Amino acid sequence: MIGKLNHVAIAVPDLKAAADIYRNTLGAKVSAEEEQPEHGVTTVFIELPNTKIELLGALGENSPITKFLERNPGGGIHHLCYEVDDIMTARDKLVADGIRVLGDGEPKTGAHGKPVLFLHPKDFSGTLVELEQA
Ligand SMILES: C[C@@H](C(=O)O)C(=O)SCCNC(=O)CCNC(=O)[C@H](O)C(C)(C)COP(=O)(O)OP(=O)(O)OC[C@H]1O[C@@H](n2cnc3c(N)ncnc32)[C@H](O)[C@@H]1OP(=O)(O)O
Ligand SMILES: [Co+2]
Repeated sequence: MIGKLNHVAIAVPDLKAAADIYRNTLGAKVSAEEEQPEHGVTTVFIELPNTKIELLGALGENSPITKFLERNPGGGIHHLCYEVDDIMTARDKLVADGIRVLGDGEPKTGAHGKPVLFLHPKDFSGTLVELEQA
Protein backbone atom coordinates (compact mmCIF):
# COMPACT_ATOMS: atom_id res chain seq x y z
CA MET A 1 0.00 0.00 0.00
CA ILE A 2 2.69 2.55 0.90
CA GLY A 3 4.80 4.17 -1.78
CA LYS A 4 7.70 6.61 -1.65
CA LEU A 5 9.20 8.13 1.47
CA ASN A 6 7.99 11.71 0.96
CA HIS A 7 9.88 13.22 3.88
CA VAL A 8 11.63 12.70 7.19
CA ALA A 9 10.60 15.41 9.66
CA ILE A 10 12.91 16.81 12.33
CA ALA A 11 11.49 19.02 15.09
CA VAL A 12 13.91 21.79 15.97
CA PRO A 13 14.08 24.50 18.64
CA ASP A 14 15.58 27.08 16.22
CA LEU A 15 14.38 26.78 12.65
CA LYS A 16 16.73 29.37 11.21
CA ALA A 17 19.80 27.79 12.79
CA ALA A 18 18.78 24.33 11.59
CA ALA A 19 18.07 25.59 8.05
CA ASP A 20 21.44 27.40 7.97
CA ILE A 21 23.32 24.19 8.80
CA TYR A 22 21.65 22.35 5.92
CA ARG A 23 22.13 25.29 3.52
CA ASN A 24 25.64 26.38 4.39
CA THR A 25 27.34 23.36 5.90
CA LEU A 26 25.66 20.51 4.04
CA GLY A 27 25.16 22.52 0.83
CA ALA A 28 21.52 21.48 0.47
CA LYS A 29 18.69 23.14 -1.43
CA VAL A 30 16.64 24.72 1.37
CA SER A 31 13.20 26.36 1.00
CA ALA A 32 11.97 29.49 2.73
CA GLU A 33 10.10 29.15 6.03
CA GLU A 34 6.39 28.61 5.58
CA GLU A 35 3.78 28.85 8.33
CA GLN A 36 1.24 26.01 8.42
CA PRO A 37 -1.40 27.43 10.78
CA GLU A 38 -3.70 24.43 10.35
CA HIS A 39 -0.89 22.21 11.68
CA GLY A 40 0.64 24.46 14.36
CA VAL A 41 4.10 24.35 12.79
CA THR A 42 6.40 26.36 10.56
CA THR A 43 8.11 24.23 7.93
CA VAL A 44 11.35 24.38 5.96
CA PHE A 45 11.85 21.76 3.25
CA ILE A 46 15.23 20.45 2.19
CA GLU A 47 15.27 18.75 -1.18
CA LEU A 48 17.48 15.72 -1.54
CA PRO A 49 17.77 13.69 -4.75
CA ASN A 50 15.63 10.84 -3.38
CA THR A 51 13.43 12.41 -0.68
CA LYS A 52 12.93 15.51 1.45
CA ILE A 53 13.73 16.58 4.99
CA GLU A 54 11.07 18.68 6.74
CA LEU A 55 12.35 20.91 9.52
CA LEU A 56 9.54 21.74 11.96
CA GLY A 57 9.39 24.72 14.29
CA ALA A 58 6.55 25.25 16.79
CA LEU A 59 3.88 27.75 15.71
CA GLY A 60 1.33 29.19 18.13
CA GLU A 61 0.12 28.18 21.58
CA ASN A 62 -1.02 24.64 20.89
CA SER A 63 1.65 23.31 18.59
CA PRO A 64 1.67 19.49 18.38
CA ILE A 65 5.46 19.57 18.63
CA THR A 66 5.69 21.55 21.89
CA LYS A 67 5.73 18.50 24.20
CA PHE A 68 8.14 16.70 21.87
CA LEU A 69 10.56 19.64 22.08
CA GLU A 70 10.24 19.72 25.87
CA ARG A 71 11.32 16.07 25.90
CA ASN A 72 13.97 16.66 23.20
CA PRO A 73 15.22 20.22 23.77
CA GLY A 74 17.91 19.95 21.12
CA GLY A 75 15.43 18.64 18.53
CA GLY A 76 14.93 15.15 17.13
CA ILE A 77 13.39 13.04 14.38
CA HIS A 78 9.64 13.58 14.69
CA HIS A 79 7.89 11.61 11.92
CA LEU A 80 8.19 9.77 8.62
CA CYS A 81 5.85 10.60 5.75
CA TYR A 82 4.90 7.90 3.26
CA GLU A 83 2.96 8.46 0.05
CA VAL A 84 -0.21 6.52 -0.66
CA ASP A 85 -2.20 6.47 -3.89
CA ASP A 86 -5.59 6.91 -2.24
CA ILE A 87 -5.64 8.28 1.29
CA MET A 88 -9.26 7.35 2.05
CA THR A 89 -8.76 3.74 0.97
CA ALA A 90 -5.55 3.66 3.02
CA ARG A 91 -7.30 5.12 6.06
CA ASP A 92 -10.18 2.65 5.91
CA LYS A 93 -7.79 -0.31 5.64
CA LEU A 94 -5.70 0.98 8.58
CA VAL A 95 -8.77 1.54 10.77
CA ALA A 96 -10.07 -1.94 9.90
CA ASP A 97 -6.69 -3.30 11.02
CA GLY A 98 -6.93 -1.50 14.38
CA ILE A 99 -4.49 1.34 13.69
CA ARG A 100 -5.25 4.60 15.48
CA VAL A 101 -5.67 7.55 13.12
CA LEU A 102 -4.94 10.79 15.01
CA GLY A 103 -7.21 13.82 15.31
CA ASP A 104 -10.75 13.46 13.99
CA GLY A 105 -9.69 10.89 11.41
CA GLU A 106 -10.31 13.22 8.48
CA PRO A 107 -7.41 14.27 6.24
CA LYS A 108 -6.09 17.83 6.46
CA THR A 109 -4.31 19.66 3.68
CA GLY A 110 -0.58 19.17 4.22
CA ALA A 111 2.46 21.26 3.38
CA HIS A 112 2.35 20.21 -0.29
CA GLY A 113 -1.34 21.06 -0.72
CA LYS A 114 -2.34 17.40 -0.62
CA PRO A 115 -4.41 15.48 1.94
CA VAL A 116 -2.48 14.09 4.92
CA LEU A 117 -3.24 11.93 7.97
CA PHE A 118 -1.20 11.01 11.05
CA LEU A 119 -1.04 7.56 12.66
CA HIS A 120 -0.30 6.84 16.31
CA PRO A 121 3.40 6.23 17.05
CA LYS A 122 2.57 3.37 19.41
CA ASP A 123 1.12 1.44 16.46
CA PHE A 124 4.37 1.76 14.44
CA SER A 125 7.18 0.76 16.78
CA GLY A 126 7.42 4.23 18.32
CA THR A 127 7.43 6.14 15.02
CA LEU A 128 4.85 8.80 14.24
CA VAL A 129 3.70 8.18 10.65
CA GLU A 130 2.21 10.72 8.25
CA LEU A 131 0.45 9.57 5.09
CA GLU A 132 0.28 11.92 2.12
CA GLN A 133 -1.83 11.42 -0.95
CA ALA A 134 0.60 10.97 -3.87
C1 LIG B 1 2.76 20.28 7.82
C2 LIG B 1 2.57 18.78 7.89
C3 LIG B 1 3.10 18.13 6.59
O1 LIG B 1 4.22 17.61 6.53
O2 LIG B 1 2.34 18.22 5.58
C4 LIG B 1 3.25 18.18 9.13
O3 LIG B 1 4.10 17.34 9.09
S1 LIG B 1 2.63 18.77 10.61
C5 LIG B 1 3.57 17.93 11.86
C6 LIG B 1 3.02 18.18 13.23
N1 LIG B 1 1.73 17.54 13.38
C7 LIG B 1 1.53 16.38 14.08
O4 LIG B 1 2.45 15.81 14.66
C8 LIG B 1 0.11 15.87 14.16
C9 LIG B 1 -0.02 14.52 14.78
N2 LIG B 1 0.54 14.48 16.12
C10 LIG B 1 -0.20 14.33 17.25
O5 LIG B 1 -1.41 14.20 17.18
C11 LIG B 1 0.52 14.33 18.56
O6 LIG B 1 1.77 14.99 18.42
C12 LIG B 1 0.77 12.92 19.13
C13 LIG B 1 1.62 12.05 18.21
C14 LIG B 1 -0.57 12.22 19.39
C15 LIG B 1 1.52 13.08 20.44
O7 LIG B 1 0.78 13.95 21.25
P1 LIG B 1 1.36 14.50 22.60
O8 LIG B 1 2.77 14.96 22.39
O9 LIG B 1 0.39 15.46 23.16
O10 LIG B 1 1.27 13.23 23.48
P2 LIG B 1 2.24 12.67 24.54
O11 LIG B 1 3.38 13.56 24.77
O12 LIG B 1 1.37 12.33 25.69
O13 LIG B 1 2.73 11.36 23.82
C16 LIG B 1 2.07 10.13 23.90
C17 LIG B 1 3.11 9.06 23.66
O14 LIG B 1 3.54 9.14 22.29
C18 LIG B 1 4.95 9.38 22.24
N3 LIG B 1 5.22 10.34 21.15
C19 LIG B 1 4.75 11.59 21.05
N4 LIG B 1 5.20 12.16 19.92
C20 LIG B 1 5.97 11.24 19.31
C21 LIG B 1 6.73 11.25 18.11
N5 LIG B 1 6.77 12.32 17.32
N6 LIG B 1 7.41 10.13 17.77
C22 LIG B 1 7.36 9.03 18.57
N7 LIG B 1 6.66 8.97 19.72
C23 LIG B 1 5.98 10.07 20.09
C24 LIG B 1 5.30 9.96 23.58
O15 LIG B 1 6.65 9.70 23.88
C25 LIG B 1 4.36 9.24 24.51
O16 LIG B 1 4.88 7.98 24.81
P3 LIG B 1 4.92 7.42 26.30
O17 LIG B 1 3.46 7.34 26.68
O18 LIG B 1 5.56 6.07 26.17
O19 LIG B 1 5.68 8.41 27.10
CO1 LIG C 1 5.26 16.15 7.73
